[in-house]
Amino acid sequence: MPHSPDNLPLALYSAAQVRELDARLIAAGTPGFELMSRAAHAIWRTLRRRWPDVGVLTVLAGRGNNAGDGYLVAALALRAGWRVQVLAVGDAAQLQGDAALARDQALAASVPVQPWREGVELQGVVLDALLGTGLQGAVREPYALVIGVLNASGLPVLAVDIPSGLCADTGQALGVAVRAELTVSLIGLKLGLFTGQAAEYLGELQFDDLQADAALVAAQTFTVQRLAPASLPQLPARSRNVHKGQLGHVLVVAGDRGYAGAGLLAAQSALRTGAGLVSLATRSEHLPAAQARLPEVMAAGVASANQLLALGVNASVWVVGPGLGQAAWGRSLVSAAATCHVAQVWDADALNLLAQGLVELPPGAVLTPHPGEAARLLGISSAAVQADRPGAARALAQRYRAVCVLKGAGSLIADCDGALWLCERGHPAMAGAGLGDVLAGVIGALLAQGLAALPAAQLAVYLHACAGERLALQGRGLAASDLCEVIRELLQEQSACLS
Ligand SMILES: NC(=O)C1=CN([C@@H]2O[C@H](COP(=O)(O)OP(=O)(O)OC[C@H]3O[C@@H](n4cnc5c(N)ncnc54)[C@H](O)[C@@H]3O)[C@@H](O)[C@H]2O)[C@H](O)CC1
Ligand SMILES: [K+]
Repeated sequence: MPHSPDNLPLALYSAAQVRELDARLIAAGTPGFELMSRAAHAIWRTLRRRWPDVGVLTVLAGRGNNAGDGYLVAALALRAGWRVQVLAVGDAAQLQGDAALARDQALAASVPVQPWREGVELQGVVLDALLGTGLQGAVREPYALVIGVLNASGLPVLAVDIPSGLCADTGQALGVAVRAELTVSLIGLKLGLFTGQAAEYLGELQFDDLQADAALVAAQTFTVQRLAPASLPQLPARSRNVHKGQLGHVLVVAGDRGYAGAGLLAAQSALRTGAGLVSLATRSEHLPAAQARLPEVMAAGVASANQLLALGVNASVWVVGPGLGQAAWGRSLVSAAATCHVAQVWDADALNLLAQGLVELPPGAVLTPHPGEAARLLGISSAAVQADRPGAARALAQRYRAVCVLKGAGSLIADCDGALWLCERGHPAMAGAGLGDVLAGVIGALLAQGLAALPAAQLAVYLHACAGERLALQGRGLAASDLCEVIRELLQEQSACLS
C-alpha cells in the first residue's frame, strides 16, 4: 500500500542496504522481475491518480532496473489507452537481466521505443526512469543533457524511486538532478530523499512497500531512523504539586561584547521550554538588557573563570558558547565549563575553541554544530561535510564520544555508537541568526527536566524544526524570540495530546 507522508516508515536505507534488501527478498523467493512488476503497478496507479486526464506519457529510460520499472509502466499506460513514447538514453540493447525482460515485454506490447536524441519533443507526463540507486558518481553524458532538457521543459515529472542524479546516500545532486513533481520510492526509503539537497528535487514523496516481506524488511540493517511524532521522546509528566526546584537549573554561559542577544535567546528558550530556573553568565554591560527583557532569568556579570564556577555551583545543566567569542574572556569561561561534570550543551564558539584544541570537552556533552563548525571540528571543508552529512555527524559523535546534532536541512542526530536520527521537518526560512542559540537553550532545558542527552537532542531538534515551520507557514516571519514562544506552544500541545 502507498504510504502517505504522515506514516512513512521510520527506517532510511543507504543504496547498498536497499540493494541488499532487494537481494534478500529475491533469495527468499520473490523474483526480481516480480518486484519490478509490482513497482510498475504502484507507479502507474500513482501516476494515473495524480494526472488522470493527461493521456500522454513519455518515459525517459536509462539502462538499469530503474529503466526496467519505466518500461513496464509504459506497457501499463499503453494498455490503459494512453499515448506512450519510451525514449531510451544510451543503447537499449545493452539492458540486462530484469531490465531487458521489461524492455522486451514493452516491445511485445507494441510500446513505441526510440533512442533519445537532441531535439526530440517531450510530451505529456514524463516518467524519470533514467537512474535510481545504481547512480555512481557525477551524472555522465548524455544523461546530464537529457536531465537539463527535462528540467527546462516545464512538464510534470514523476521520478521512479529517486530523482535521477540525486545520491541515495547523501541527498546531493551529483552534477545535475531531475526536479520532480512527485517521487515514488520503492520498498525501502533512501536516506538521500530526506537530507542534503533532496527537498529541491523530490517534489511530493510517496512510498510503496511493494508488499515486501515485512519480517525481512524489519531485519535489514538501516542507516538512519526518521524522527516522527509517534517515536519522539516525551518529557516526564509533571505532578500537580511540582515546583520549579524539581525542573532543573540551566546556566547559560554566553554573550561577549556585541553579542548580548545570543545569550538572551538561549536563556529565553530554556525558560519557555520549561526549565525550573535559568541563570545567565555574561558580560556585565549586558545585565540591564537581560533584566529588562527576561526578568525571570538570574543574570550575572562574570569576569573570570572563578566567578563563573561560583555562579554555576547549583546549576544542573550548562549551555556554553552562544556569542561567547574566542578571545581570552570566552576561552577562560569555556575552560572552566570543561571542569564541571554536569550535563552540558556546547554550541557556537565553545565548538570553535574545541576545534582549535584550546579546551577539553566534558563527558556526556551534546554538541550542536552547524556545517561550518562541524568542518572545523573534523578538519575538513564545509563542502565535504555537506557532501556526506550522515558520515560527518557520525564521525563527530565518535570522535568526541558525545551526542552530536548536525544542523541544516535534514538535521541529523548521532550518538556515540554511530546510530543516526534524521529530522526532516523545518523550513528554509530558518536559516537565520539566533536560531542556533534557541536550539541550544531548548536542549539545555530538556536535559534539566530529566531527559538524557540523546532523547533531549531528538525532542529539541524536532520541536525547534516544527516551530520554525509553523512560524514560516503562518507568514509570521522567523524572529528567533518568537520561535521560543512557539516551542512552548508545541510542548503544551504535545503534553495535552498525551493527557
Ligand atoms: N528493492 C528496490 O528498491 C527495487 C528497485 N528497483 C529499481 O531498481 C533500481 C536500481 O537499479 P540498478 O540497475 O541497480 O541501477 P540504476 O537503474 O539506478 O542505474 C544503473 C545504470 O545507470 C548507469 N549509471 C550509473 N551511474 C551513472 C552516472 N553517474 N552517469 C550515467 N549513467 C550512470 C549504470 O551504468 C547502469 O547502466 C532502483 O532505483 C529501482 O528503481 C526494482 O525495480 C524494484 C525493487
Ligand atoms: K529515477
